[in-house]
Amino acid sequence: MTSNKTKIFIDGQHGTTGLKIHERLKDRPDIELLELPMADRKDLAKRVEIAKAADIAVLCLPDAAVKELMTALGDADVCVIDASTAHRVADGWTYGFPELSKEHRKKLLASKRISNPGCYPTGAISILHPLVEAGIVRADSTPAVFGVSGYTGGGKELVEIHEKTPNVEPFGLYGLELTHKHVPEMKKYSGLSHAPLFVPSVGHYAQGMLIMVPITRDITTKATHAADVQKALSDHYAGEKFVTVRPFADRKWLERDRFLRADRLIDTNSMELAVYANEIDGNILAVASLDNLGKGASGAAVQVINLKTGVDEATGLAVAAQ
Ligand SMILES: NC(=O)C1=CN([C@@H]2O[C@H](COP(=O)(O)OP(=O)(O)OC[C@H]3O[C@@H](n4cnc5c(N)ncnc54)[C@H](OP(=O)(O)O)[C@@H]3O)[C@@H](O)[C@H]2O)C=CC1
Ligand SMILES: CC(=O)N[C@@H](CCC(=O)OP(=O)(O)O)C(=O)O
Repeated sequence: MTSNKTKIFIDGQHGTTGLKIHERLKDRPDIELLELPMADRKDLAKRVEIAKAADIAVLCLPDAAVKELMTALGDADVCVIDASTAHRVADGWTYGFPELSKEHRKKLLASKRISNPGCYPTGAISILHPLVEAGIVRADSTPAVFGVSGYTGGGKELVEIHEKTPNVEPFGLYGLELTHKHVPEMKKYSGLSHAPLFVPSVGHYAQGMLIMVPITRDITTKATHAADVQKALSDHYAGEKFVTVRPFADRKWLERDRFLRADRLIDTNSMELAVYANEIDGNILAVASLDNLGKGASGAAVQVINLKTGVDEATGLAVAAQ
């Protein structure tokens, strides 16, 4: 008797992103995980063979290892979800952010080559794409994007440094060449004609991130109020389960009524957008909160797996069973 479970192979299953995807899928009755023995985890021929036997292969590997595998896989019929940066702006690949638009969700359903978004771009694009589309942010402007991530964002190497180095930096800016590998996807899927200025940072905590986009007068098309920004975002994400927009000026979830915690949504696939403003000066700030390992990586991959396999995107349950 052949199984009607979806066969999934997670390449890089023991890494930071792969482990979390494994955790989310291992007890699912609708999924059969195909696994290689630990000793074979870097054997290209065996990885290709098992990927071809799968319905979906999720690649949680460094870019170079992804490119090598894809060269060997060629146009094999398996659906590939690539968590690396290798194909995010590549032709023939669909960006794995279903909330981009209704048409985009349909495109994802039809695609067998899907690139999982980067963690910072998930936040930046979620803010900029609807605002450019609504004609609030000018497509030819240069928005600034600032982000802070927990150290798991840097994979096993950065985890090891943060957990073993005495006097490791409590907080540090990086990407100061202003050429971070996430800039091309931020530009493309935000609908900008110019690269945004992006400065990431890492804090000495494990998981969770905040992405900040100032909506200043120099990037908007006309005089803009915070309520316009909040409405454009709310309209765009109406009905979405994973992206929610806080009511404007709602402070009730701020820690001690002041602090927006970076780790509030960890171990979830949720992302929250919030708009803050000083209406007298006309300055507006949009902020996205998410888990770098949730909606920023593993959760996003599982959401796409759910979309592709026809189960509920949020629960993984058969749609009729809810
Ligand atoms: N961490 C995060 O927040 C996010 C990560 N990503 C992306 O996901 C991908 C994985 O990242 P992450 O999980 O953080 O990285 P890790 O370094 O934690 O894990 C990478 C995994 O890939 C394995 N690996 C490396 N080279 C090969 C190879 N040639 N063949 C098979 N396996 C190999 C490693 O095995 P071993 O350890 O045994 O060498 C390890 O298990 C990267 O492309 C990263 O950019 C995307 C979004 C967010
Ligand atoms: C804190 C940290 O180092 N973060 C990673 C980004 C994590 C991520 O989104 O992964 P991708 O590499 O797949 O894009 C970085 O800035 O390179």
